[in-house]
Amino acid sequence: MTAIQTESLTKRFGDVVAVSALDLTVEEGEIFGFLGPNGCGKSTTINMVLDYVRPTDGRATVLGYDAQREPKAIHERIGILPDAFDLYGRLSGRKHVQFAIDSKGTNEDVDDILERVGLSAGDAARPAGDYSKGMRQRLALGMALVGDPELLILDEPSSGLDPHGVREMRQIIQREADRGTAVFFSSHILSQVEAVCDRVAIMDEGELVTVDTIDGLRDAVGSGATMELTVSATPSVSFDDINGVTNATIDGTVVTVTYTDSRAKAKVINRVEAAGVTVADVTMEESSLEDLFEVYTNHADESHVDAEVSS
Ligand SMILES: Nc1ncnc2c1ncn2[C@@H]1O[C@H](COP(=O)(O)OP(=O)(O)OP(=O)(O)O)[C@@H](O)[C@H]1O
Repeated sequence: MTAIQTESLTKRFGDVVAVSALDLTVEEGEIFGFLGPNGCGKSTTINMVLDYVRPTDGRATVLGYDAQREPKAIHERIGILPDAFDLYGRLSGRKHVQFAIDSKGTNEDVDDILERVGLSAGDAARPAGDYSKGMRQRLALGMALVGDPELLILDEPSSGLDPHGVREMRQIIQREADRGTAVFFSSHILSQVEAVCDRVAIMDEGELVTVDTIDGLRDAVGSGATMELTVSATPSVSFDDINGVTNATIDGTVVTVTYTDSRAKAKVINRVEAAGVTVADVTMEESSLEDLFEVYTNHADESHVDAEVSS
């Protein structure tokens, strides 16, 4: 069964098309990153999937249930970390989790939930009003985990967190996914998405620009990766005919090759060595998701996109 499926899902606010004919499928058990610049329609999509906002057109199903007709069945089976959430300042973290357990009518162990989100017994005893941003996020996520949801929907789970908090949140998400929970989360923190997601969707101005694995995005964009060889002497070679090589420069004893097919690497090294030159060192750098994101969403300068794609 699919975790989330949207068909032509559309939301207009007056003249603003917040989400335009979105077709998206999130599979059971996968970690799915939902990316895009501010105002591209991420929260509106999540709000339609959760039936907080009614679509102008199209439909969404969550775990096979219709988002508009069966929201109760959906909310019983999923965990949500909303973009903005309220905690009761005077209530302890422990009481918050207990409240979530009582509301859902489950008999889970509070300590187990606290441990899963890394809140110590000492912290859990303190009033939530005293919590740091990271502790607040972890507590809210803990409450979302109550009821052993099949799907977690997290709207910007790492917003406002420092790098340490971001890493912790990533580890928690990974652990929950390892338990078989599908995770759908929106984020601006691209490195986080890159490290944890099976697939990502990139939105721009309400439209879905692409859905793929990180590797798939790299291949599609063609920005690929760069390999730098330090060699014993300037080789007299050309790499033009090697499949997957998109650019190559030879500057004295440094050979720099950009490629989109990883099988090109060995062929390049073999060619240099066949020219009687020893390869002393090899370094490789993959294009980051940050670069890919730029390629997909930087429409301020369309020539930039073309240049990246064809480079
Ligand atoms: N209630 C609303 N009334 C009018 N316009 C809205 C409303 N909610 C969202 N919009 C508009 O819809 C578009 C998409 O907004 P949305 O909040 O979904 O983007 P987002 O990708 O979640 O942005 P961010 O990353 O900044 O949270 C924006 O142009 C926004 O101004």
